[in-house]
Amino acid sequence: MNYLIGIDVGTSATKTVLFDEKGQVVVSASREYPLYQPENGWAEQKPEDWRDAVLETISQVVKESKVSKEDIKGIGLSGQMHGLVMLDEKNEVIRPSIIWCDQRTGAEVEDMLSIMPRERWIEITANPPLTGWTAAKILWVKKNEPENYSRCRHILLPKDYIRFVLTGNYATEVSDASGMQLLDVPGRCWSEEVLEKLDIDPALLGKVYESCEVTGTVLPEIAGKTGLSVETKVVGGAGDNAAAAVGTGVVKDGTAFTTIGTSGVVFAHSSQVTIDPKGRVHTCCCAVPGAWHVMGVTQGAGLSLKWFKDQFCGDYVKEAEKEKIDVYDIINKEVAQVEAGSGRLLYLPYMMGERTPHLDPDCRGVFFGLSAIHTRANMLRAVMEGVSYSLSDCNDILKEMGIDVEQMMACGGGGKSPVWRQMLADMYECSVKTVAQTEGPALGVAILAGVGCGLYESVEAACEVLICEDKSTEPDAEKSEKYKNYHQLYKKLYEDLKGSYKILAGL
Ligand SMILES: Nc1ncnc2c1ncn2[C@@H]1O[C@H](COP(=O)(O)OP(=O)(O)O)[C@@H](O)[C@H]1O
Ligand SMILES: O=C(CO)[C@@H](O)[C@H](O)COP(=O)(O)O
Repeated sequence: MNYLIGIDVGTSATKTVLFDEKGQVVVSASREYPLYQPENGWAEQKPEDWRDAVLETISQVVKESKVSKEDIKGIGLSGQMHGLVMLDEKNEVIRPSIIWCDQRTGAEVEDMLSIMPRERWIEITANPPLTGWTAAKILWVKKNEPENYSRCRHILLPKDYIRFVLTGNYATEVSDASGMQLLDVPGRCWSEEVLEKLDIDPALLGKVYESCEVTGTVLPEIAGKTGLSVETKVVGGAGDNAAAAVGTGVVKDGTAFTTIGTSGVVFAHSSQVTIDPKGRVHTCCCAVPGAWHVMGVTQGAGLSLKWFKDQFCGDYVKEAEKEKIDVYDIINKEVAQVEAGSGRLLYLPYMMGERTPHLDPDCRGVFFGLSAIHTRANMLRAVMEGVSYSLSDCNDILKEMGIDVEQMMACGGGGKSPVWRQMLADMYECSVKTVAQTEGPALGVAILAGVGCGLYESVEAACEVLICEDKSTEPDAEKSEKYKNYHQLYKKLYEDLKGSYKILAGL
């Protein structure tokens, strides 16, 4: 039997899974690490934490599986998108990575728009300049930390730093590179025009591969540390959302998924380059060669629920530890007791600003309508509903763009919650399904590795055989009607507060 490893460098943790060639999980392991917020709206992580988590979890799965190292044919890498990793001439990490949800680059986005018109940015990179994307972060370091920038010899995305650790190669692949704002997205290659306009030396960037292509093999010292073979191939892999698409079988037109991880994403496959002229959703290359995807992003999805749990649910955390159960199971049970609408309580999930639909780095979270009658359970439900209104905004834009979604899957940590899936089904007014294989991005990139190593004929053919539907959640017409009224008010609240957010940011 042949085996494959999928590694997902998420925001909350790295998950490493060893699969057999039939897509069955043999062993999985994960390691959490901190998120640092040095200032309001900033977000950083240490690439060294990702590296340690990856090496430890690989060693664990190889050891526990007792599989012969020669049978582990390939590794696929997935990871949080947009993060900036800078290495010096000795390949040391220069500064902590400024990650996807960091909002410090408002001024740099303005600079980018003054260098080149918004329309041209969209023509080349398929997206307008965005605060969370890598190009604006590079400009921020250049302007604010010139010494760090002058020492920089290599610029990598989070999972591509892991590729460097494993193989010694500086490389990326089209899906993740799309989120750097330096790629010609229709052409699937670096844009010379953009690099020249931003004065970024192309030598800083790695080679761009397609997601299934082999980018190297495991270095002898890493093989020694982890128990892998030096013959094991590392393929391009994908950004976490493009990887989750493969892992949920979203690889053809008409298919889409909603993921609730730290961020929330509504993602639809597209065989054409389809662009929102207003730039509210992103268009990127997908992991399937010759195809793209469109995705709307909620910055603070699972992040909002985790924040609330960490700040206000210490007793649930203790209870879960004592009973050896998942704290989110307690939360889901509480939330299921509260009626739709949370008893006239709304939550705006803008803890880290918002991308879709507002593209506003300055907005922040709000509970609206708090009354002395409300309990913590009302607030928890309001958090989940607020995130779902935001995801619904993403879904509405895809519809407005004429993207026909026949099948909506759910995945990510929050996708495991029946009550959260019900909210999505009610608001989207369509069935929301899960797949039996719950590893999402890790399975997606293991499949890409299998294609790259010649075990599967194509991504689509592998998904056909390996991925099967599991549960289906149907919309409840009464709740759908109720949510429509709440959603209208939810949208109005942002409009009413827009000006006040700017004042808050200036205080
Ligand atoms: N059983 C659950 N029910 C509801 N939400 C959950 C559950 N498990 C995890 N979550 C949410 O999902 C988030 C983690 O999702 P995950 O996909 O693992 O994140 P990431 O890829 O960003 O590391 C948590 O922060 C939490 O908000
Ligand atoms: O910024 C985006 C997509 O544009 C995020 O989806 C990141 O890729 C982080 O993902 P998670 O940690 O939430 O999985």
